Amino acid sequence: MLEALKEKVFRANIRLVEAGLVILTWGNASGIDRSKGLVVIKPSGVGYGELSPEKMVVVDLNGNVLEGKLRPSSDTPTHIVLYRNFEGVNGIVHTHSTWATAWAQSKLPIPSLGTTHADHFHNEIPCTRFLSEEETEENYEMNTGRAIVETFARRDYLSTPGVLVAGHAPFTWGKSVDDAVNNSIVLEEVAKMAFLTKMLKSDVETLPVYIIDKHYSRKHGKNAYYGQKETLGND
Ligand SMILES: O=C(CO)[C@@H](O)[C@@H](O)COP(=O)(O)O
Repeated sequence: MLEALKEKVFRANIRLVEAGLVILTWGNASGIDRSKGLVVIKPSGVGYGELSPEKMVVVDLNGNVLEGKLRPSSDTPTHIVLYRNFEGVNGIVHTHSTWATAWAQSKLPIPSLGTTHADHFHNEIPCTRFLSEEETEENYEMNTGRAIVETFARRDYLSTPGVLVAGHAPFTWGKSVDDAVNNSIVLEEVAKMAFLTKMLKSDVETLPVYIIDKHYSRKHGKNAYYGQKETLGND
């Protein structure tokens, strides 16, 4: 079942290695078929070199394995919480990419210091709170998802498609699993840029809101004019 999605999710996981965002068995990517309410995700603890579309695991939104000989990613409950709460999100990626993970370990949000960040993530990329001892003991991965959703209670998860899990590492999402991978690539880049900028000037100011909004809106939304939109051909 879901052979085409398995292929897409497999390729997305391989892109994480090609982009230098994961090593060993760290990280995972998943995609959802919302018409069926089924998620395809990487198997747990399997090296990327051993992956294949056939090894992807199909789970429902209660975490039941519907197809696959291997156990799904240990982070599957986190992905499921995000799919359940973030409408319009069809792909999710988790990595331990170095620069973004350093920010997650600092518990600091990544500020919107430049147009590169604003283009892609609009405002700051937030960091969750630490989970409590109880939340860690019981249903850790589900509670990780809940802490992410809580962090976006007053934020737009579509215009800021990523988060730092405190003391852990980043998660990103998108309208497809490929889009989520792109967001992980950019997240790592802006994490590095922000770190280096603050090394140059520790009290650097955030970009003015009007520049942040300009850069984000010219790439996203109904008035976007960046790139080759189909409307350009409609004289
Ligand atoms: O987040 C961590 C390690 O802290 C791992 O769960 C994750 O990177 C990979 O786990 P899986 O192999 O997907 O179960």
